[in-house]
Formats: sequence, C-alpha cells, structure tokens
Amino acid sequence: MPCPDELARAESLISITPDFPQPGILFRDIAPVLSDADALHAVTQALAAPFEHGFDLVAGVEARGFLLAGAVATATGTGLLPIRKAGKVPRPDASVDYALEYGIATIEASGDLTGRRVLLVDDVLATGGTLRAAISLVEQLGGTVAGVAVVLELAELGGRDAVPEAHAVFAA
Ligand SMILES: O=P(O)(O)OC[C@H]1O[C@H](OP(=O)(O)OP(=O)(O)O)[C@H](O)[C@@H]1O
Ligand SMILES: Nc1ncnc2[nH]cnc12
Repeated sequence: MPCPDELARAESLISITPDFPQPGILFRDIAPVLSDADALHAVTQALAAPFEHGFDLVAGVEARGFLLAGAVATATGTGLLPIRKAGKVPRPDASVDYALEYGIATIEASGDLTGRRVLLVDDVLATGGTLRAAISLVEQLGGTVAGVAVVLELAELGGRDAVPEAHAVFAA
C-alpha cells in the first residue's frame, strides 16, 4: 500500500477549474498528479491494491483512463485493454452509447475476453455513465469485471449509484 502522506500530497495536486468544458462544470484535472513521479507511483499503487491478484487485464477508457490503465498494468505485470471512443477501432466487436456529466459518447473495443478478469480504471467517477458503459462493453466481449477503480469520485454527482462496486482513491 502507498504511504498515506504521499497519497495526501497527490490529492492536493489535482487542479479544479470552474466552467470547463461547459458553464457549470467544476473540472478536476489529474495531469499534475501524472507529471509528479512520487504522486503517480502512490496513486498507481492505490488503484491496484484492493484487487491484488484478482485480475489479469487492466482496461481504461480513452483518453485519461488510458494513462492510468497503462501505469497500473505495468506496475502489476498484466495486459492492457484500450477502450476507445467511437470511430477508432477498425472492426469493433462491441459498442456502447452512454451519457456523461457533460455530453454523450460511444465507446468501442474488439477482442475475445472469455476467461479474462478485467480491472477497469479511470480518473474521475462523476455520473458513472462512462464506467457503467465500460462494464457493459467488457461483458459483451465475454470478460468478467473483477473490479473498478478511480482516482477521484465526485460524490454529489451520484456515480456510486450507477457503479456501486467502484473503489475510489479520493472523494470530493
Ligand atoms: O462519470 P461520468 O459522468 O461518465 O464522467 C467520467 C468520465 O469523464 C471523463 O472522460 P471524457 O469523456 O471527458 O474523456 P477524456 O478522458 O478524453 O477527457 C473522465 O475521464 C471519465 O472517463
Ligand atoms: N467534473 C469533472 N472533472 C473532470 N472530469 C470529469 N468527467 C466528468 N465530469 C468531470
């Protein structure tokens, strides 16, 4: 497990910008965490820790989820499943439409995940639309969702109701 002091410092690096990308949205940006080696290490460890040995593939949703999924997969010696936004996968085997806090989107992926235990990771749990869609996508591909981990849960947006199994490193 990561050191609590290091995690607290990592949380303090998350920036908050009002009215981005739309008026009324309080945007949380984890980019400063990614560019700090100790903070990135602590957050990566904290994302994976509750699920130790319970997964063999890490999935992240484009784009910010990719960054964390890559870090967690490397740290835990597992593979990586990129879940892409619409139009990027040549022959998607699964496609899911969804709504998120500030828009609508479609995610796609290809491959046979039969027998794979997948840890889903993302930066922010807001309404939960993105992770709910990602869970559905993994299951459509034949995989089992072994866990869901996010860096930051925005509690007032109700994402926990949509994804009750989510483990959040930080909550706001
Ligand atoms: O809980 P929700 O309301 O679904 O919102 C959370 C999602 O919103 C952001 O992704 P975004 O689609 O903005 O993509 P990005 O990673 O490319 O910035 C964030 O990275 C999460 O995936
Ligand atoms: N408020 C927010 N900040 C950052 N990413 C988000 N994704 C959805 N809502 C968000």
